[in-house]
Amino acid sequence: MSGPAGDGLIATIRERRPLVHMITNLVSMAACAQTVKSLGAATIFAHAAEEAAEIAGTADAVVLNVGTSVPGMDRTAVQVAEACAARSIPVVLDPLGSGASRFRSRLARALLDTGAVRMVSGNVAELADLCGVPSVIRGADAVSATAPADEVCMKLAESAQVIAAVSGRTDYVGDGRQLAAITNGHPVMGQVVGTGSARSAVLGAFAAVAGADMFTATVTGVCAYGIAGELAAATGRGPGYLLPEVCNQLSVMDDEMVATRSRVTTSAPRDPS
Ligand SMILES: Nc1ncnc2c1ncn2[C@@H]1O[C@H](COP(=O)(O)OP(=O)(O)OP(=O)(O)O)[C@@H](O)[C@H]1O
Ligand SMILES: Cc1ncsc1CCO
Repeated sequence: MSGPAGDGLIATIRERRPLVHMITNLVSMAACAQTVKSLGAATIFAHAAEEAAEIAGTADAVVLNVGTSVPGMDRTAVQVAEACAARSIPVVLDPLGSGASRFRSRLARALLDTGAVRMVSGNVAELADLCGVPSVIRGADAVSATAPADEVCMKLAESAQVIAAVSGRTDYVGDGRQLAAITNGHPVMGQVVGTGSARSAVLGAFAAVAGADMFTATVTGVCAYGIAGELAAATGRGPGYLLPEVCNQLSVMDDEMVATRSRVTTSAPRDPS
């Protein structure tokens, strides 16, 4: 790993303008679209069974967010994931509210079982639910998990063979061998609906240009988003203004800014034996 932004991923996003197809929740669709576009990627939403897999097949990455599944959307999401698995298109899963209902937990697990998911992005309770760690979630907000967030991160990464990205006061990114702890971000982000979903959307753009190193791309994406949140919060205008200002910050962010402002500690890879 050459470190956040050392590999020029933001410049690559601007150059290639990758297409990120999203099936996301009805609450934060516009925020997801605008954050991705502000960063420099292109996006399309397609939820209908008649077209979703076809559109996914034209994308450079797909984000599947289970936040407000409506009838039929669960089957469509699984079909999309299967299409992505067949074409090696990276899928980012946001298991929003996993653990809040049996339906959500089952759907998130079914999506993992397709083998298409390369990255899982969500809060500690959601990711704990996916790897069998007892957790409490209230609506979409994490209340607690019976293991610390860094352990949950590594456990899900190992058990599901994905890059796990846990959000919170400290964000963690793990691949089962290496773990990065990232302290960028601002507490006001936790008070704004949709900041987790928009983060997963942004991570979709990074997944699209990650190539073989999905771990580094995820770390860079989490840092970039946290930095945008910090700079947005520094305007002091309050939670209602935050996401539009995050978009403004992402639109002027470059790799050098991320390299300078990232606060990330990476632990040495574990011995695979
Ligand atoms: N106390 C905090 N300090 C710094 N950053 C924070 C804090 N709380 C949340 N964040 C940041 O806010 C973003 C969203 O994280 P959060 O854990 O609130 O997501 P979530 O619960 O999945 O969100 P949602 O379901 O509302 O979309 C992340 O980038 C995270 O780093
Ligand atoms: C509050 C809420 N409920 C389902 S999705 C959503 C938005 C979280 O991003």
